Amino acid sequence: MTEQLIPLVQVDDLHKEFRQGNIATLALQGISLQIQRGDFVAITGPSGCGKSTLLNVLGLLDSFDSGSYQLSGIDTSTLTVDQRSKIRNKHIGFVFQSFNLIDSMTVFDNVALPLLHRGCGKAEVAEKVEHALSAVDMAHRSAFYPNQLSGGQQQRIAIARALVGSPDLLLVDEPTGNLDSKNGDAVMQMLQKLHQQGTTIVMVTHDHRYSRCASRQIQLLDGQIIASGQKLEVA
Ligand SMILES: Nc1ncnc2c1ncn2[C@@H]1O[C@H](COP(=O)(O)OP(=O)(O)OP(=O)(O)O)[C@@H](O)[C@H]1O
Repeated sequence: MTEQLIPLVQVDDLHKEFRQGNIATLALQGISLQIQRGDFVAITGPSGCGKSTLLNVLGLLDSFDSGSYQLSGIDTSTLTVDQRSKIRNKHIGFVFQSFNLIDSMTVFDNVALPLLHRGCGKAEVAEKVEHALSAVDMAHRSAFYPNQLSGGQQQRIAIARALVGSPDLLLVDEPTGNLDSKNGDAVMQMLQKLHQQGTTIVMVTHDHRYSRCASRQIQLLDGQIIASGQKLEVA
């Protein structure tokens, strides 16, 4: 994934339907978008408009029914389950609203997890974890457990875990949803810093104060993009 001329993400006319018994929900209805390396894109829109579905498709956590999704020039529809999970582990980092840290493991071990799945050696793991924790100003909490940290600190650890493998794409779903405004602001500042350092970020957020921190906003309604641009006026 080093091709600089190919967009990191190229999505064309993507459709996705969920079926629950007789009820069909058209979660994505013809989404087309491009994301370049170094972009910071915020996806906004009302509850149920398809934001998380789109993020899950971009993260290869979920499939789609029609259209195409090329990740760094690779047609994702041709990938096997094994290839998808390898690409996910190596090239995509995830940050969720609920942190998803493992309480019985130290901060260090939580952040190290993606590297262990890759079979990295001990010295490499130690160096990369330290680097990721320093990037989110949490190196001094390496031996702590998640429940000894504030919500904002836990989210920064989750960001370090997402970054530790140097992913090409960082996908962030409502990163401030469980945080008070002070901790939310600190997490957003962290994401902005990572963006300035070159990380490509796609972030779903309800909060328009934070979507304005991104370099581009995409507004969804009923599974469709209704507006896209650098500075959207929000109703
Ligand atoms: N696994 C599923 N089974 C059935 N329907 C689903 C499933 N996941 C999502 N949906 C439906 O698809 C639509 C889009 O859901 P999605 O979670 O993407 O919305 P969202 O914009 O992220 O919402 P929110 O802001 O509330 O998190 C919704 O109508 C939802 O009910």
